[in-house]
Amino acid sequence: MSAPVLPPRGVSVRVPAKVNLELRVGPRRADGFHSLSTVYHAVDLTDSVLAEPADEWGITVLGPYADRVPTDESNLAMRAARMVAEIGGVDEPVHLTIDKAIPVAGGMAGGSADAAAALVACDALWQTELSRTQLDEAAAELGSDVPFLLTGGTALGSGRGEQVVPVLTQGSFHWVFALHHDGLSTAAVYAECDRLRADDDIPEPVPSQELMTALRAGDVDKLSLALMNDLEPAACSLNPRLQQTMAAGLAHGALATTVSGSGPTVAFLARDKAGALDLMVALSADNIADEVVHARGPAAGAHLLSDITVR
Ligand SMILES: C[C@](O)(CO)[C@H](O)COP(=O)(O)OP(=O)(O)OC[C@H]1O[C@@H](n2ccc(N)nc2=O)[C@H](O)[C@@H]1O
Ligand SMILES: Nc1ncnc2c1ncn2[C@@H]1O[C@H](COP(=O)(O)OP(=O)(O)OP(=O)(O)O)[C@@H](O)[C@H]1O
Repeated sequence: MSAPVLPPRGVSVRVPAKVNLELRVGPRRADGFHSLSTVYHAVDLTDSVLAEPADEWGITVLGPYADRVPTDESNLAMRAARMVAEIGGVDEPVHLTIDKAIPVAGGMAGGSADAAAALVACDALWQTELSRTQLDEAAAELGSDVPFLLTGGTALGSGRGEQVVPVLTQGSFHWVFALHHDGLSTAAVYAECDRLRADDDIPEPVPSQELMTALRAGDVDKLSLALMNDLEPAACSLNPRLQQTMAAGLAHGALATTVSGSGPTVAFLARDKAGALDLMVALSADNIADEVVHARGPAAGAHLLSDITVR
């Protein structure tokens, strides 16, 4: 007689941060969101989320940014877990432990990443076997960036960012991220973008062929010419420090720079790993940002690390 298959005792999922290689912001829609054409790129700056059965629902956050992350029902990972329980008809509490390395309110989709990881972890823990469509729909309800964090890699986002299609890329790219700990609210940055463009006629956004060509060829020089972000003026207007950081990185040899999503993290593209490490050292010595990290992309979307099946 074969041994019964036990449900896992705990499930750990790793999830990447993102940078938008291109972020074209269209008009504000009737529902308050903006139509977007964006190219998401996942990088190997990661959080992990461990889901374990527990007597009551709870959440613990570990890591240097823990004190800036809510540990109540407003945590996006907790909301994701509740959603899986509801869709899957599960009535078993879970305790989530988030090991956080992605900056908080940094424009790198940290909360969205944790939500994507919690969807995958709880689905595996409870063996709810949600379909890809169910996971994508739940992700889109949690936030515009969440579906991409399930997919990872490099992908084109449309709609309000929740419709995601993978993009063909070659090779990998080295990035340096300059973090600023005084975070920016995503909604406030979009509102500032509207204010700055109040007199402009804003067309529906479409992706640029130059970026697609650069990614298909794995050509870092072409990529450096194609980075763009319509939210950059708004993020810089709300935090003028960002302009100084961007200028410093370029002076130290970065191939190109862009604000990451809604900021205030600034991304620098380096030619290779050695270039990235040199840039990291130079920017750290300048003391211009609160923290400087190196990461490589593309990275995999939310994926299982382990099932702890031992009881
Ligand atoms: C800046 C980006 O990170 C770029 O990928 C995203 O557009 C933001 O995605 P997110 O953090 O998942 O955002 P959501 O939680 O869906 O929305 C937060 C707020 O951002 C604004 N928002 C977001 C997405 C979008 N397409 N248009 C918007 O205007 C809205 O004010 C919204 O209330
Ligand atoms: N798991 C979570 N991790 C981080 N922040 C969370 C989480 N859940 C809820 N939050 C709240 O969401 C706010 C935004 O945090 P987050 O790190 O997701 O911002 P962001 O990276 O700028 O988002 P995006 O790039 O998607 O616009 C935080 O200030 C925090 O209060």
